Amino acid sequence: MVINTVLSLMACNYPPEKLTVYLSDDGWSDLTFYALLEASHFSKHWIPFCKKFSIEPRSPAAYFSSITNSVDDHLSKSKKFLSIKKLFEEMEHRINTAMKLGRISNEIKAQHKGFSEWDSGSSPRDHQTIVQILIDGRDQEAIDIEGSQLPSLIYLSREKRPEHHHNFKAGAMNSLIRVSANISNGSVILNVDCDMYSNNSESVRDALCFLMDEKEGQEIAFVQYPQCFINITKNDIYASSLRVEFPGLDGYGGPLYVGTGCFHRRETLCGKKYMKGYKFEFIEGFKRKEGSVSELEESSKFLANCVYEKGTQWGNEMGLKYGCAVEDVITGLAIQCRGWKSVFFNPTRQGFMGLPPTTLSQTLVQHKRWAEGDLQILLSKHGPLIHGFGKMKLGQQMGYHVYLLWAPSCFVFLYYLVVPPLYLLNGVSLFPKVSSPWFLPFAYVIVTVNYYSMVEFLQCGGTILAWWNEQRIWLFKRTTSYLFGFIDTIFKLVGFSKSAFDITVKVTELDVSQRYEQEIMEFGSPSPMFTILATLAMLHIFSLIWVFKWLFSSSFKGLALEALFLQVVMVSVMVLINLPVYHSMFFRKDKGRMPASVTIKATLFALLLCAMFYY
Ligand SMILES: O=c1ccn([C@@H]2O[C@H](COP(=O)(O)OP(=O)(O)O[C@H]3O[C@H](CO)[C@@H](O)[C@H](O)[C@H]3O)[C@@H](O)[C@H]2O)c(=O)[nH]1
Ligand SMILES: [Mn+2]
Repeated sequence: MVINTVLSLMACNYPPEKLTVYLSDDGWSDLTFYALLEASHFSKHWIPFCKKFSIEPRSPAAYFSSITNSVDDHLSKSKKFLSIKKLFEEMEHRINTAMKLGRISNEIKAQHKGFSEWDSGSSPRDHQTIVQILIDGRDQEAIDIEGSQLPSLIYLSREKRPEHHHNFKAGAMNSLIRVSANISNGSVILNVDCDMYSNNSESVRDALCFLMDEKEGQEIAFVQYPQCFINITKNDIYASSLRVEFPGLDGYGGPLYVGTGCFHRRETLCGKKYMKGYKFEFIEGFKRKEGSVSELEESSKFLANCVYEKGTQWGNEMGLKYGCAVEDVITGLAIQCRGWKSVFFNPTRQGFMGLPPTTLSQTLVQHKRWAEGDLQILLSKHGPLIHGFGKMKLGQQMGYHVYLLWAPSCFVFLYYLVVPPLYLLNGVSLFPKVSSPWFLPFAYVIVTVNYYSMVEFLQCGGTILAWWNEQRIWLFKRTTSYLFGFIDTIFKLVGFSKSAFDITVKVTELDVSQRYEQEIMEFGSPSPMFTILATLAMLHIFSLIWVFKWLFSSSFKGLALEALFLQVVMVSVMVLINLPVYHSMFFRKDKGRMPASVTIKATLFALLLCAMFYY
């Protein structure tokens, strides 16, 4: 995947002599280095091919798979196409062979001096910095098969030592910022996650249009593209498409920085404050550094060493901020608090595409990290209300809080999910009667909120079923991810545990991905999150069964139903929302069903709750 990220960016429509692509490898893997070396060779064929035929997307894997989907493309029959496809497949094959072998053969090692770097380190958590310039764009001989200049390509694996905290992605980004300043010092930095690729070769130029705009460009710090995903199923069972996101915030000073698909000015990322009359020195800002490849490599190394940041503002006022699970959001917020604006740009041909989480637990874990990070910001002195006071628009501050309040909102939802069904058991009414005028505000809020969210969702191109699925995932996230996110943040605050970056898993097994394609929800492993979901689901079904029993019993009074109407509706809707959970608990036989241990535990918990309440 990462090779496709790199190649799609190298092939973008921008003068290659002004383009430098850096790959940060926090995994310290010679296999990644080898793949990048292969990509550097392949780029000599790939870039001219892309430019000649103006193809999109320029990630080879994405391009070739899009072609097989539409066979009648005349280009696909041409000789050039077949030969480049063959080259790509051969490269893939060589990389896969090396991956299967699990190490780099001596034959390959002889291809590049860089492999010797892996002789001295000991493990991904304990090794020296590696900087390797694979393509030096200044070199007259760094040309593709048509004789055009190639963009520079650089591999970086920053130093890691067990006694130094590496600060996850923020640490990696800060090393990249310094190393790139030493080698190419471009004034605009694009940051793309390793699981994404550039889907639109014009993105660089488009973003520069905003940053260089004579009237308003001066105050813009970054241009954020939305996170778009390939491989989303028709009705998006895990609601990963993030369909309805930032257009609203854009009107209030700009969207959040979400860590990928984002163009930053180098200066603003390094702590520069906005001042009126600021002029962006674009041309002069760009000067390639002097020095031979090995000199540049040597001088870059210490910039990516563990001790470099000691006693500096890096991780604080400089670069991405440390200590927050959403380093991107807190960094973007700090930039906006320094007076800068940002821009949300969502062209028809999407800018960047990535992989969404494809199982329920991946989704829930990812959201736990986000909710946790957002709560950390809320509780910190960098929060938009206090720190952003007077620097941000009220609408923007409120926009941030939609995210920052994710974690604490879990309690509201837990309350509404636990208390009404329990009270239903002994017939206690919690909401106004249908005939009472106080019923109207409730009905109004319920109807408009859902109607509005559905219309907005459909306008953004979703299906009704996808909207329904999204409601379910919201419910799941609120009762599990946000709850755990809240608890973890509070524990960290009082010093019980340390922060971690739970990386979103990208490799899945075949049967798991088949179930994903068929939109069957994946449970599979026993997790406390699933126990909560299943317990709530059981609670609702018990409550509903109780209602039925009571409806058909002799003591039934129509009047009581009027008083309990809203509760009955709520419980029924929850049972409908939870259908996939019941299905996974009682009807499925595949490996992705709810583990029996969870089913038993949940049923017992739910029964216990009901019993406690009923007696
Ligand atoms: O120690 C680390 C951990 C992560 N990463 C990189 O960080 C990126 C994002 O990680 P991923 O596992 O893909 O997380 P996601 O949940 O998909 O990330 C989303 O959420 C993050 C904040 O939580 C943002 O930083 C990301 O840009 C955004 O895509 C990847 O390129 C990783 O290689 C590192 O370089 N070093
Ligand atoms: Mn990701």
